[in-house]
Amino acid sequence: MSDLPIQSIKELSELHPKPADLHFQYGTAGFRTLGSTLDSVVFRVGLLAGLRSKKLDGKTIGVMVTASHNPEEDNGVKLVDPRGEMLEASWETHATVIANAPTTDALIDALEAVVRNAKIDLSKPAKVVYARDTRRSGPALISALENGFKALGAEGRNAGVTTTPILHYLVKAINTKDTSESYGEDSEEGYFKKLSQSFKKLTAGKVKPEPLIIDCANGVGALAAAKFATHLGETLPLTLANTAISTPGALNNVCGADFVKTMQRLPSGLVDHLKPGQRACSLDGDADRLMYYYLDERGSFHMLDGDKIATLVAAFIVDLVKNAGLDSEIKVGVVQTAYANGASTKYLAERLPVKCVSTGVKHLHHAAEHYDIGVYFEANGHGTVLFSQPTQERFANYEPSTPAQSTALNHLINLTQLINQTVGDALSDMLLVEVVLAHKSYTGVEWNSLYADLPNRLVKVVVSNRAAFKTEDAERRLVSPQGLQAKIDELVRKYEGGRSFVRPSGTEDVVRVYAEAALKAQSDELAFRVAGLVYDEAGGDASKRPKEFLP
Ligand SMILES: CC(=O)N[C@H]1[C@@H](OP(=O)(O)O)O[C@H](CO)[C@@H](O)[C@@H]1O
Ligand SMILES: [Mg+2]
Repeated sequence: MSDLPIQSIKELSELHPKPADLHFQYGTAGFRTLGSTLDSVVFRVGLLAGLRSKKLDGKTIGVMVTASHNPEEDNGVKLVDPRGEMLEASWETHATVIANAPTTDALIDALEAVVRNAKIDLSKPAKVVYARDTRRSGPALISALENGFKALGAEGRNAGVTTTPILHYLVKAINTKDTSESYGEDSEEGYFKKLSQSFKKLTAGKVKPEPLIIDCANGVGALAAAKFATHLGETLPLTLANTAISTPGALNNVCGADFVKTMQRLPSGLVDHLKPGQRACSLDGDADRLMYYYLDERGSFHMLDGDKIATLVAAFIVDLVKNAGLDSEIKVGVVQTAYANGASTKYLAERLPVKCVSTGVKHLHHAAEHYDIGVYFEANGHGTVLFSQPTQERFANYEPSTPAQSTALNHLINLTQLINQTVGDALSDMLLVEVVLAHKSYTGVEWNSLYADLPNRLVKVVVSNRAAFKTEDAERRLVSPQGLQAKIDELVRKYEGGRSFVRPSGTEDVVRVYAEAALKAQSDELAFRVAGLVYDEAGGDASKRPKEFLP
């Protein structure tokens, strides 16, 4: 066992002092806060990434510097494990401890504790691949990260400015290179080639689609979408909007997938361009979330969110498995959260197994791994499809008995190539949606008519202590504060098609209330009544009670 290079860690750590008054938390999306406060955190993540790689025998770890759909001033950093997945949960705690060590000496102690507790052999090599989005705080944070690698003697590979899902792809491609499970060429170019080629195979002979407009949120998705446009050419004409990546203040501003989902209206930049019936979609600031939409003949906006995508894709895959003659052995399942629209859950549950898990992509991802083919999407448009290794092997050795079975099997194999199975990937998901629409000859209208969304409403309640709110049953029921769930149940019973649940947010200091009901006015009323209950129960100041919260 060798030792930590204490001298070099000390020297470089002095260049990245921790702000005394701030506490950092490795949360659902890694560390995420004002970009100007993250210098020490990112330096230390560089150290931790090196240790994580050593722990895993020198496998390559990923680091992504992004704050996704957050405002432009924010930034963030998260680690990616060797198979392209999110960092193992136990290391989130290490990350938080290391980020908060007040001094360089305390940092060294914290690092030594991690080395001891995780039994890390420091003589192993350390390799990290890293990237950032287009935020202006990015370059300085990347320098801090590189100092972290330098301090530990880790080997870094800079993947430049790219999307979060491409970084996840790279991590997996690097770690599976020259193995039987090779994920593809370990370069951005390899990613574009892999996805475009499978898209072309899947849409060969189909009618050439109308141009698709992509709202790139003025973020890094604009760069990746432009590369796809070149690779895809006429097979999928793309019109890019909101591509102003260098304009200060433009990122995610009145555009992007989160804006569209929250505001349920067109993003800026599309308002005068979208023709009735034309398909458009929005990416978020790091291109891992996707929202589709269209305007009808009267100019009304219709949104096709993560639930609609899950439904479209799951139904398509179920059909392919059946047509390939594999339905008796390969089971397709869907994973959602409580925020999934009740109408989507009903539609899906009539056709295949559906599981509900706690909010946060890692929960969905892990649950989806339990199916032969697991489809998971959050309503906000983050999701993907996972094909288990045995399923992929079965595809490879299966012998179809009819030409129709053979065609379906080939489509399934090409889907395993088209879909970024490491993480939700807006552009890969977009290609997937386009494949299904082409196969089904669906327009947005037909896709949207698979089921009608139940009207719903999401409300934030600011409370003094959101930790007092504890849930069970995949966050669908409150166990504390005591008695509150019974009151919610009593209210919900009064509304036709009513459903409501309350949970503390994992990313904001609020409690979220979700409600749906058969009619829009009722879903709003139910949400505001439950919000009122929550506010009062949490001891909210009566004089500051938001006026929309009903008694
Ligand atoms: C209602 C909602 O959209 N919640 C989001 C939000 O989580 P909260 O724990 O609800 O703050 O951020 C998560 C991370 O991006 C995302 O996974 C999740 O879907
Ligand atoms: Mg994102």
